Amino acid sequence: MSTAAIIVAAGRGTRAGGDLPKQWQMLAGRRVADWTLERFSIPQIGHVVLVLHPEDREAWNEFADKPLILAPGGSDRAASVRNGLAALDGLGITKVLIHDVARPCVSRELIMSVLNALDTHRAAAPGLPVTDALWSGSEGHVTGTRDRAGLFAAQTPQGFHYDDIRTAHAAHPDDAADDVEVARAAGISVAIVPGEPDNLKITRAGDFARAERILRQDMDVRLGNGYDVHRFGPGDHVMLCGVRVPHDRGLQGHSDADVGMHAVTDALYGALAEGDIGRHFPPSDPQWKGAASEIFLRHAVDLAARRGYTVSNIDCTLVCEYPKIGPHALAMQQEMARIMGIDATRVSVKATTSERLGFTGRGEGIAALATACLVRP
Ligand SMILES: Nc1ccn([C@@H]2O[C@H](COP(=O)(O)OP(=O)(O)OP(=O)(O)O)[C@@H](O)[C@H]2O)c(=O)n1
Ligand SMILES: C[C@](O)(CO)[C@H](O)COP(=O)(O)O
Repeated sequence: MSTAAIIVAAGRGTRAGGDLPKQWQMLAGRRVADWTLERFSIPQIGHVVLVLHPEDREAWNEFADKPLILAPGGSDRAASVRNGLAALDGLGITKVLIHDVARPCVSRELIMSVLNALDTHRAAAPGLPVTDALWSGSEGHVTGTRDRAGLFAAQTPQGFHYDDIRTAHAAHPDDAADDVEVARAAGISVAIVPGEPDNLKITRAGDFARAERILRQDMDVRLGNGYDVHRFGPGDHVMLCGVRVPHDRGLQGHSDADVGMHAVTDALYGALAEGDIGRHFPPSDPQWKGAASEIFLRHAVDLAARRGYTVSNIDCTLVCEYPKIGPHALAMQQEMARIMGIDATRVSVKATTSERLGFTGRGEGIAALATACLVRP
């Protein structure tokens, strides 16, 4: 993928105050930087460069094993951008978006609008027309009024063709208000796309409360359900919710036939509107023959995490006459909680018989139903 984003996060946030630079402070349950990075986690962007201050050692360690390119910050914003651009050399990047980590409320729509504008323009950036009257002032008094016609408040992400902005920054060693200034100094015309009032830059302490309000409006809760059936065949145990349960028959299936874990996994995919296990792990693919169902469950949880969702809770019901589930239910809850990386109190496993009715009542197989709740804070 030849499109990249550079998130500049090497500032010290002196105007915002606090014990940590603003990008590492909490905002609506996560750090500012986590929100910003999540916004750029979209299939249209193949590489994300995170520019970090050399002294932010914890961040360097934390992000080292994430799918990010890390680059060291410079003494001013422009120097940090130059280092971010250099980190993309040789990767065949054609388009690049440059964004302040301090703008965590940027919408995916705005990101796409800047990106799409690059199909027809050499450069594009969001701007908000100035609506307030503009004064000049001195010593606490208004000294004049300025014409606001044709003035815009500049936002990020600012988008460029990679070679253009790499060359422009190389020729502009000084600091700049933004990358648009650098591009224009190199003779590149920059199209204005409509900015968003909510895309504020956290600059002073009071900005956190406004950003928090915006992000909380964006909170999302999703439910999904899953249902699965496997038939009995020869064997001496069944795998249920990750636990090996001794039984005089086994369950048949392409993978380990863990009917409970399959229902839970499908409930997670359902909450994400991402189809079912068969879409992600086709039964026609021999590599999944006999596979441990843990692989499927972990994939669904990772997919949710990439979209900013965490698993709030899971409820799974197994339907069978035998084996008896009660003695194993706690182990099943604990095992699925381990795989999903959540507390066991958020996982429920229970069972019912079907009063000897139907295929489960006749002992021909086991059915499982599950509900999953995902939350994006
Ligand atoms: N040497 C620098 C300076 C700034 N930035 C980044 O540029 C963006 C916009 O800068 P600003 O809001 O001014 O952030 P800070 O420099 O951190 O704030 P302050 O000026 O209050 O210290 C921020 O995402 C900031 O992390 C950077 O990567 N490297
Ligand atoms: C690039 C920018 O976000 C455009 O509004 C802004 O100029 C960077 O922040 P700073 O406060 O001017 O350093």
